[in-house]
Amino acid sequence: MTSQAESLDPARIALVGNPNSGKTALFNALTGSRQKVANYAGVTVERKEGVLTTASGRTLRLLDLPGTYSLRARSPDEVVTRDAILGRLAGESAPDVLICVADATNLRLVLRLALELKQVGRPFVLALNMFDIAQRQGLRIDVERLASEIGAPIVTTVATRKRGLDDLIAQAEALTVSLAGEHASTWHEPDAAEIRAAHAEAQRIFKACVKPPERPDTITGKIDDVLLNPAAGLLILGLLLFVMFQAVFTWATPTMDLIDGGFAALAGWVGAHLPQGLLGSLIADGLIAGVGSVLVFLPQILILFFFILLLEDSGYMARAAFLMDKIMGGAGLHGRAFIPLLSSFACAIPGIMSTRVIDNRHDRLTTILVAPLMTCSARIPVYTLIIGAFIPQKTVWGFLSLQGLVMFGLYASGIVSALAVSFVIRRVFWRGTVEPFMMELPTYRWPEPRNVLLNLWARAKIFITRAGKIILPLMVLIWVLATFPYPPEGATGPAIDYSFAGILGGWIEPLLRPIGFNWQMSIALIPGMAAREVAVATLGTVYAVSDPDGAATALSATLSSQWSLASALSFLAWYVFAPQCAPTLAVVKRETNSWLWPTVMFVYMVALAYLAAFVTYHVAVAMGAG
Ligand SMILES: Nc1nc2c(ncn2[C@@H]2O[C@H](COP(=O)(O)OP(=O)(O)OP(=O)(O)O)[C@@H](O)[C@H]2O)c(=O)[nH]1
Ligand SMILES: [Mg+2]
Repeated sequence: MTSQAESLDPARIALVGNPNSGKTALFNALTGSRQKVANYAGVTVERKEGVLTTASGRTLRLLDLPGTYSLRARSPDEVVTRDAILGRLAGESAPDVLICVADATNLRLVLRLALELKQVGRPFVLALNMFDIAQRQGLRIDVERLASEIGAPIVTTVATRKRGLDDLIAQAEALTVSLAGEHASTWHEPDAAEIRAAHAEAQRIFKACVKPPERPDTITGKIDDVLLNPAAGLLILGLLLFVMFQAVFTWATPTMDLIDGGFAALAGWVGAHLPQGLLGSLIADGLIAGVGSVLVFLPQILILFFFILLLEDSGYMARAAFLMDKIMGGAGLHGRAFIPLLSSFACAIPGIMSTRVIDNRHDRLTTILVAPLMTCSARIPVYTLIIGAFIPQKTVWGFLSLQGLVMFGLYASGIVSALAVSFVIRRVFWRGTVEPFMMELPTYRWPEPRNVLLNLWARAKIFITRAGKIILPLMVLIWVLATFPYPPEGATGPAIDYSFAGILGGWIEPLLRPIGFNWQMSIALIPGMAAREVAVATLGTVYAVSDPDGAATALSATLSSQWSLASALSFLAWYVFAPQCAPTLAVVKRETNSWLWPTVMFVYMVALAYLAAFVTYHVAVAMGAG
């Protein structure tokens, strides 16, 4: 093969293996990518491609796939893997070589997969990953015998320490050269007898090649005796979540004050050094007041993710899913829905995508429909702004921050309503029992500091890029709408009332007056459809433009003087339920392949939001908060 032909069409290698065996960790180590790695099954739900250069200078394309136990795919993520391996994906041929990734400490199930891979007609190499743990446990594997039994070369690897990678790639590269001997796939859906036979064969090989560990992992069992205890376990889970939300509120305050001060100083500097006029107003009111009011929330978002990453990387997340199974099952949610719902605390979009691990279509749809009720991180700016402006900074019972408590309450309302809605969906759309939940519980591991830091960095980048790409241009637009046209000669009211924003807000406001929204709140909802936190930025800009003396007051101070407590609470209630995010609706359309479900989602969420805000507003007014 000439090097030119090769560069046009480099060989393709796919990583296949059981869930949580370290495929993505290998993929990242080999290609320098930063795909998500975590200690539970079902992290990867899409195919991802990367490029690597071998020691001999060849370019290879590497494919990371969702984990699976068999090519008899059940759930949508497993279908992706099966189709990629068999070359059934549109516009894509089967990979040239497979790397079967095995968790060396858990070989029983992967041997069945390896036997299936033999029928695919592509050469493969078996990577015995997590070999560090296998060695620590004193696990004895007869590697030579195993290689001859499965008819494939074996390489031991430690993906997280980049050990054995050169050897692995050298073996895989060698196999690409022998492609002349490639033959067609003989794989077919096995019948029951074939499945039993394969199972027995895998069992035989396992017994022949693997001796039980000398120092088996007993720690995981001991920890689980406590953490999986139905009473103590749930209590600890509740406590963990509670500490998490308290921390989000209290730890973040100093850093947030710092950032807030920074933006105020910047606005002051701009005010002093730029000539009063359009440009100064655009920069101070549009960019700094708008974008700055959102960027302030970065510390809170990072603290939340820090906790989630620790829970994910240690292996606790799968336990939490297990603990919640009973409660979720009572509400008609599948146990596997837990991790997608938990990911939705970051953002409903990855959460909805990770529902691909749920094989039953109805279970999956139920999860998708309630995922946006989980409080995504884009709601943090909205919640914090309003809470900061209206809820006093008090401690209750001596140690709990009242603001943190309200925040916890908002998160809890999201969770409780998700359970309630799923309960209703189960009765309205599809009855029937929820299938039993099975998920392998990973062994506990110390979180990998590098992994946690890289993930935090990735989160920070997403947040800041959103501020730059979505919020910034929108704020320029909002500033234009809030500034033009100028009020007519002899106008008496504030200038902004005559602007496009004021006129538009005036049109929408009657619709939202029953729930206590003023026109500024109403208008903030529209750009807030692009991303929820934009609503905060919009309020920042609209109030900065209408501020007559141009003094840089903190947005929260402005709000507490302009809104009644009842309106503020109503705004919070609205944001617990409102489908304030067009990208989420688009993903639901893509994942369900129909307009029906995004429509159902939009309608039920608007109805819930309006109802919740209406009740909140009127109850608050009745209690004297109007
Ligand atoms: N000690 C040790 N840990 C590893 C090794 N390889 C991966 N891990 C850890 O194992 C866990 C699972 O790794 P992933 O790369 O997400 O596994 P995956 O096979 O891609 O999982 P799915 O995408 O869910 O199928 C993570 O916590 C990794 O940090 C290894 O060689 N040694
Ligand atoms: Mg993965």
